[in-house]
Amino acid sequence: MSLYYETAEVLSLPASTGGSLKSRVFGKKDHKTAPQQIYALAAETCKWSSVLKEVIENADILRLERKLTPVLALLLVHDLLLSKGGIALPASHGLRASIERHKARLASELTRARIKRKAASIDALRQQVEAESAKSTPQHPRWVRVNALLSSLEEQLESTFKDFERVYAIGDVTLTSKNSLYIDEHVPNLIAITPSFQIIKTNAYKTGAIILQDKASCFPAYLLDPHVEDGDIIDSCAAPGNKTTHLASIISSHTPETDGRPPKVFAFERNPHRAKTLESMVKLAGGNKIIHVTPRQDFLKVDPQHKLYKNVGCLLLDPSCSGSGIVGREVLPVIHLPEAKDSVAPRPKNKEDRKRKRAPDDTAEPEARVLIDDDGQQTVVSSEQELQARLDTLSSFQLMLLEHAFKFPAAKRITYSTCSIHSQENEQVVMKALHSNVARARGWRILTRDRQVRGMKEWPVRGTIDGADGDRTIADACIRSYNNDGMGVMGFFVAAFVRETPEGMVDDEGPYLRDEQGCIVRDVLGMPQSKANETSQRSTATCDNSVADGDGSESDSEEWDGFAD
Ligand SMILES: C[S@@+](CC[C@H](N)C(=O)[O-])C[C@H]1O[C@@H](n2cnc3c(N)ncnc32)[C@H](O)[C@@H]1O
Repeated sequence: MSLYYETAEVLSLPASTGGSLKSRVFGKKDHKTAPQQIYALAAETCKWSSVLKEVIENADILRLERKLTPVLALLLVHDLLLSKGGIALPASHGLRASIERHKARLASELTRARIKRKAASIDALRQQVEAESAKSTPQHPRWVRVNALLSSLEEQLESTFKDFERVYAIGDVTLTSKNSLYIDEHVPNLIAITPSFQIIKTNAYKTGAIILQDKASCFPAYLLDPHVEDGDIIDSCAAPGNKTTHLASIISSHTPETDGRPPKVFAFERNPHRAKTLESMVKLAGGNKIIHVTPRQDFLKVDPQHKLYKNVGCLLLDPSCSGSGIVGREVLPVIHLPEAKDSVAPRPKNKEDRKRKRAPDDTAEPEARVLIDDDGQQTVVSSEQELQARLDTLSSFQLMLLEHAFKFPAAKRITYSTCSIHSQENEQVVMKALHSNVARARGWRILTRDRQVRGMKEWPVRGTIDGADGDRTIADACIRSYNNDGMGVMGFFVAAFVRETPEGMVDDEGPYLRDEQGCIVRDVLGMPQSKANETSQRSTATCDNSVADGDGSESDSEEWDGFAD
C-alpha cells in the first residue's frame, strides 16, 4: 500500500519544494518502499499521464470512486493497464478494488486512446510515449575534459574512446544511439560524448585521467590562460575543484619540462565539507604538487599584501551565484492530471493537486520558485521583488570579491564567472567593478575580445549590450552561453580583467606600498613607505592595511600548511 501513497506524495509536493524527481525520491530517507520502486512508478506514470488522463476521464472513475485523488488514479490505472504484475496490492484491498471494478471500461478506453494515436499495438503506443518523453526532456551532451596532468587527448582517443564514432557537429552527439564523440573546436583537450555512455565506469574516470566538466565551465581557466611568467595563481572559490584542476593542467602544459617547478595554484574554499571534496579531487587529478588547498578559507579574509601572495599574477573568481544556468536543475517531469466530469467529484485532497490543474492563464497567486544556488543553498522566491532582492545580495557579494581580487599587488589578469543567466550577476557586476575606485586606481580594464585566447575570441555568444549599459565593447568582451541554444552547453558567463605594466617594468606602481584604493601608504611624517621594507613598515604606516587575514585562520601563518600530500 505504501508504494502508491508514497509515490502520490512525491508527485504532489508543491513546486516550492524544488529539486528533481530523483532528488525528491532519493533525498527522503524514511520511505517504507524502496526508493527505486517509487522512482520507477512516478517516472513511468508521468510519461504515460497524457494518455492515462484521457482514459480515466472517459471512464469517468473519479466521479464514481470518491476516495481516489487524481494522482492515485493515475498510478493505479498505470499499473492495472501497463504493468506486467498489475496493481501491487492484495486483491481484497479497497484501492485495488476501486480500480479493478472498472477494468473492462478502462481497458476499452485505452484501446480507443491507442487507435486515436494510430498505434497498431500497445508496444507501438509505448514507443510513441517514449519518443514524446525524450522530446520534452532535451538531451545534453556529456562533456569530458582530458586531464593533461595525467593523460592526453591522443591517449584517451586510443583507449577509453577507441570504439567511438567521431562526429563533426555537436548536435550529432545526442542524435545517434551509437557511442559517438565530438572534439571541441574552442577549448583544448575537451570532447563531448553520447550522454547515455556509462563514463563513470571507465578506468580513465576512476583514475582522474578524464574529468566530467561542462564546456562552459572550462571557459574561465582557458580564458585566464596562465603562463609560467605570470607567476602564481589564486582560485578564490575553488570547490569542488573543476576549474582548479583545469588551471593546474593548463599551467603544467605551459611549463617546459626542463624549467623546473611550475607556479603554485592557491585554492581557497570557505565551506569545510566542500573543501574535503576539493582536496580529494585535487589528489585524484594528480594536482598535489601544483595546487595548495586552504580549507575553510574565506577569500575576502586573505591579505593581498601577505608575502605568500606577492607573486600572484592571475586570479580565477568563480563565486557562488544563483545557479540559474545549470542544466538539469529543478527538472520535474510533466504530469497530466485527470479531472472528474462534474462537480460532485471529490475535491483534490491537497493544494498541489489543485495547483497542477490550473490553466496556464489562471491569474491566481504566482507559484513560488526555488533558487538552488551553485553551492546547494536553496532560496524560495515567490515574487519578482524577492528574486531581485536575492540577486542584489548575490551581486553585492560577487562585486566585493572582485574588488578584493583587484588589490593583489602583482596581479595582471583576473577572470570572473558565474553559472547564472541574470545580467545583475554578470555584465552588471563587471560594469560596477570597472567603475570601482580600486579598479581605477590600479588600472584594471576589461580584456577585450580581440586580445582573448583564440577559442574564446571565436566563441560567438557574447554579453548583452543592455546589461553592459549600452557599451558594445564591454558586451563583446563578455562571454556568455545559454542552455538549449544548440551549442550543447549550460548557461554561463565569464569576463576577464587585465592590468598592464609598461614594457620592461615588473610593476607599474613604483617602489612604494599602496593601500586598498591604490594610494601610496605614508608614515606619520608623511613619508612614502617603500616596498623593500614592507614587513617592518606595515605596522607604522598610517593607512589601515596592517596584518594578514584577521580571522586567525590558517593563512595567518607565513608558512604554507593547508595542504597535505
Ligand atoms: C561556484 S562554486 C565554485 C565551483 C568551482 N570553481 C569549480 O569549478 O569546481 C562556489 C564555491 O565558492 C565557495 N565560496 C563562496 N564564497 C567564498 C569565499 N568568500 N571564500 C572562499 N570560498 C567561497 C562556495 O562554498 C562554493 O564552494
